[in-house]
Amino acid sequence: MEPQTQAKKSNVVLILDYGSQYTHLITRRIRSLSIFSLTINGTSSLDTIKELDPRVIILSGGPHSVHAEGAPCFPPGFIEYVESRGIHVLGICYGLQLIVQKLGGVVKIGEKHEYGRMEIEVGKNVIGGLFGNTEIGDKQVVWMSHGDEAVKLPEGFEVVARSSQGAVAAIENRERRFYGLQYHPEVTHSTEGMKTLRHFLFDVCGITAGWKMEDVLEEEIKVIKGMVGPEDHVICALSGGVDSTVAAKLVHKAIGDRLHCVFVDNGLLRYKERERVMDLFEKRLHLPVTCVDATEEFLSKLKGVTEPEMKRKIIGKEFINIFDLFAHDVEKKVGKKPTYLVQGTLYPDVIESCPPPGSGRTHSHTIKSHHNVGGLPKDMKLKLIEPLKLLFKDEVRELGKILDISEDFLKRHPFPGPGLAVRIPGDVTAGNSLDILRQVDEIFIQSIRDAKIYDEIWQAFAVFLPVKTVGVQGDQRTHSHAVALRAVTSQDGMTADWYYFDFKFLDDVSRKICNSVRGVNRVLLDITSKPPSTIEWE
Ligand SMILES: Nc1ncnc2c1ncn2[C@@H]1O[C@H](COP(=O)(O)OP(=O)(O)OP(=O)(O)O)[C@@H](O)[C@H]1O
Ligand SMILES: O=c1[nH]c(=O)c2[nH+]cn([C@@H]3O[C@H](COP(=O)(O)O)[C@@H](O)[C@H]3O)c2[nH]1
Ligand SMILES: NC(=O)CC[C@H](N)C(=O)O
Ligand SMILES: [Mg+2]
Repeated sequence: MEPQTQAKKSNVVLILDYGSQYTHLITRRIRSLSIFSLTINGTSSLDTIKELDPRVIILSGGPHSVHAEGAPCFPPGFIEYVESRGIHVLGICYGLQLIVQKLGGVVKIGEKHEYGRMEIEVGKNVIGGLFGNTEIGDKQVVWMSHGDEAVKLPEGFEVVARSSQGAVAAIENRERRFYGLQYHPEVTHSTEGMKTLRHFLFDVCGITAGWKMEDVLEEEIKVIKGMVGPEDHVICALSGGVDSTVAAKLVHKAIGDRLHCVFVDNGLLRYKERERVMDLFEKRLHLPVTCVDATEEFLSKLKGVTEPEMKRKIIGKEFINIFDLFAHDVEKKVGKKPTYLVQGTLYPDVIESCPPPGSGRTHSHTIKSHHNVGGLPKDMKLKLIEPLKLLFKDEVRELGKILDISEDFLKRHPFPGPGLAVRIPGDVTAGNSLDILRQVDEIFIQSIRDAKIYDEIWQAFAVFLPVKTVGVQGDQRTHSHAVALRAVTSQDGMTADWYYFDFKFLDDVSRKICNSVRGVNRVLLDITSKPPSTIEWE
């Protein structure tokens, strides 16, 4: 991963990822302390680590066993490097086991495995140690998830906490600046976890807080100004979603009207979405946007296509065609070919696209081909500007606030590029399915807003089912469509649970839909989590 200037500032906490399901959480917890933290693959080269110039390095947990062949490890020369630079190293779970093994101790399969809630007792409370702060309780409830155990510590290390089963829970070698926690301080179930991390980073490592979104903004603007020449033009595909809007607003601040945004109406948008989005961009966000009506292009190519992946590929390709044409239009207008393309890529996208070896972590990209502007044709020769590449969604929302984007916009649920096409199984152009779905979706979302639960839900939408069932409406037999409602809670869309509506709400919505949308006589609720389902239906 290309280090950005933010990371070059001193006080960087670098996390080496060995595949723990909690690695993101460590990063987020540390950032919540206003400390800049970033994660890279645990087997990255020493040069990559040196380039980032970290003050502290955290080795994450992971599914492997350090004593098994091929277990991932930090690069050769790592120990010498951290010791020569006085860098503090904290190993968490697998990370602790790595430290123990690589410095001459022994890690074996434990007699008893420890999974879940566990009590530990802090034995030694010295100044400069992991627990050397009176605010941290001696008896703690922590979250464990391990089967291996450190049975012999390297020379100079001592045990500073043990589990109620007697296993090693925390170790340190203050002189050499190596520390280890066998449990996960980053999960909320570990009652003193956050206090321990805070104490470790501020008191033990001497880091100073000061990483603020205002600084990120200022720096990104500086970087973009430095990258884009004074005569260069830049294009940005704007979806009306949070990520591309924040990215566009930021780049616009840096280069003004040399930024050319395009919003594509692909005929797969929601009810009045085009009008709403354009109105928002022009009147409230003051962003120069060109709206391209490509309804005909998209829908004609989708006609008769029922296979989900095929639909996605057609849509992805058509987007690219439109962006390509737009770049040519800009060239005609300003007399210069645009050199850069702005994308709203977020940090989880970056981490997920380069998972550590053997982590078993998969990305939904392998399940469906998400539409992505990254697949632009090579001959466009556009270079990328990805100002949000190191941020999580909640941080992007914070940045959006600083950029004067209204909060209700920033809380918008995500909406996928392929739009309603992935919410109509089968041929999207058959009958008036798009029209029916728009009406149902609008009623559902409006009801959610009226019930003031929009912000509790990560994403909500309706699905049109290409199935007709028999109903009775106004004493008449109907043979109409069924629709499904889907609402989920999630952190990042990688996993999700269905949202528990109350029955009264569901009853009202179902009635409203059947009473006002012609062609629908049955409403279903999707009660599957992800996995086993995905959020979208296709
Ligand atoms: N209708 C559209 N017109 C132009 N670009 C689009 C359109 N739909 C999607 N895109 C492009 O595809 C990218 C990926 O879409 P994605 O939905 O992941 O992000 P977003 O729309 O910016 O934010 P959010 O996740 O909040 O919806 C967008 O950032 C944008 O560049
Ligand atoms: O821009 C996008 N282009 C796509 O092709 C795409 N497919 C799914 N999504 C969104 O990603 C999240 C996870 O969706 P799934 O569980 O259906 O994979 C959910 O938020 C989906 O809405 C997409 N976003
Ligand atoms: N959560 C972890 O890091 C586990 C480490 C190692 N795989 C164990 O079972 O002990
Ligand atoms: Mg979107």
